[in-house]
Amino acid sequence: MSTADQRHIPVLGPEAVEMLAPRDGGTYLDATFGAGGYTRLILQTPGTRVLGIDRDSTAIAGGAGLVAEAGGRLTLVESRFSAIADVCVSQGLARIDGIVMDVGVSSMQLDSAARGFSFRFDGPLDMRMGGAGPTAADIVAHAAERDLADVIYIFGEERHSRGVARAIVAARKEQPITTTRQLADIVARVVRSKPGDIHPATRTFQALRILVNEELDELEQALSAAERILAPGGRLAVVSFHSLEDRIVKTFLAERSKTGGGSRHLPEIAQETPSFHLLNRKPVVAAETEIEANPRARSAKLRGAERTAAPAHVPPSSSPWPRLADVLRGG
Ligand SMILES: C[S@@+](CC[C@H](N)C(=O)[O-])C[C@H]1O[C@@H](n2cnc3c(N)ncnc32)[C@H](O)[C@@H]1O
Repeated sequence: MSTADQRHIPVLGPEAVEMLAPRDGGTYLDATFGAGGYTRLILQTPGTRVLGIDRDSTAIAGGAGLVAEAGGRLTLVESRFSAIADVCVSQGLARIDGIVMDVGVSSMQLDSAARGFSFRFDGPLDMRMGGAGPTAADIVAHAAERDLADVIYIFGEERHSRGVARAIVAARKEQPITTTRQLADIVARVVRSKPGDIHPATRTFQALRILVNEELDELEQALSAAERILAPGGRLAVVSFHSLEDRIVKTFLAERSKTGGGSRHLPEIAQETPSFHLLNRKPVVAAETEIEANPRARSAKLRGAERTAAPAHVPPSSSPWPRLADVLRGG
């Protein structure tokens, strides 16, 4: 077992893989390889092949041992999961029987001070899951106060977003904000917390992480790509960790599995047939025993669906979320 395996406890792994129902000879995509916990479970079914994807090069490097153990049944590719369709083409995969996604950050990422995800350690204000692109420090340095407030409100669901944004802009005039500790202290002066509450900087850190990694756009694009590449009868299982992510998964699957109810003003031909059947209406959540062993499991929700033979729907061309490039342009 590698160090990575020891540090990331997969959440809802058996439940997600059971939903995927891997079969001998099937090809599966683990879109969030991480420490390979889900991939290991899929590979337990003899004759399965797995394509593992992660945007974090350290996760891909950490999987080398598992690739060797799997004897040709596992391939790992460093990529964003929004690009799964292209990755399948480049790997020559014509048929995908199941896709599993365990979105968000891994414990290895959260627990590494140098990655800058957590206010629990002092480190550079980075937060990138992959190595490229702007960091959280870039956003905090350049975003306009109004954009910062919107991002912290929308992605962090932080009620005190305006106060936090004001405090960040005032502080950066004094000196650059480059470390997690600096930012956590600035937020803690604005967001008061009572004993037992979550850390006052939790929501602001979540918001910046989501923006830096364009997490919600990534998820929406990956779900659409999954719809395009899954074979009929193929299954999609998604584990999410906060309400914004779960809402995206729930809405996507509800829309794609809707039967009838199309607009009576549209001609019959324009009404789309369901491209998925839901496997569960209520999300699967972790058992108390799993939550006791791994508190991260508390907010996890698993939803799954099976692909029908209907054509994929046309995804909306624009995204409703604040855009990283726009926010960085500042004001
Ligand atoms: C919660 S961990 C997955 C853990 C994994 N299921 C396991 O059992 O070890 C999430 C992983 O997904 C990766 N990830 C998150 N968003 C991604 C994206 N948009 N594209 C590719 N990988 C992503 C992260 O880098 C992280 O390694």
